[in-house]
Amino acid sequence: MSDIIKQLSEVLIERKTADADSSYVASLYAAGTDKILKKLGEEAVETVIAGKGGNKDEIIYETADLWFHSLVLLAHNDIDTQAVLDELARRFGLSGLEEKANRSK
Ligand SMILES: N=c1c2ncn([C@@H]3O[C@H](COP(=O)(O)OP(=O)(O)OP(=O)(O)O)[C@@H](O)[C@H]3O)c2ncn1[C@@H]1O[C@H](COP(=O)(O)O)[C@@H](O)[C@H]1O
Repeated sequence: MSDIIKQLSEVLIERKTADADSSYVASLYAAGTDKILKKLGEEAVETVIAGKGGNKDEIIYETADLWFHSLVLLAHNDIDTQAVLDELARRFGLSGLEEKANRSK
């Protein structure tokens, strides 16, 4: 796992016991699943808009927001980030069309 993803994932777990007044992440956990999903949706839309605009810096910035909020969703559900990396590794080298055909749903 990249160092920053690993370090950030560790901080996100630590924030589970943090005070919502002193931590953005803790405030998201306290607000609950719907708030986290709302932020994730917003960041997805902002990434789409950046992608349409074609400004590389904006695409990077919005993608970082999107990835960050995806990591928050994983942590909120007690899912180890490594599990997603393992899933990508499992798919690596498998054609997208083949992978889709193998999906059970
Ligand atoms: N990487 C991030 C990160 N990326 C984005 N954000 C926050 O995500 C939010 C993005 O949402 P918006 O742009 O809509 O900003 P907003 O208007 O403040 O959000 P709302 O009030 O609408 O919910 C901003 O508040 C950003 O500061 C992040 N907040 C935290 N981190 C990492 O998480 C760690 C823990 O953060 P705390 O829990 O705040 O200490 C930090 O040290 C960072 O490493």
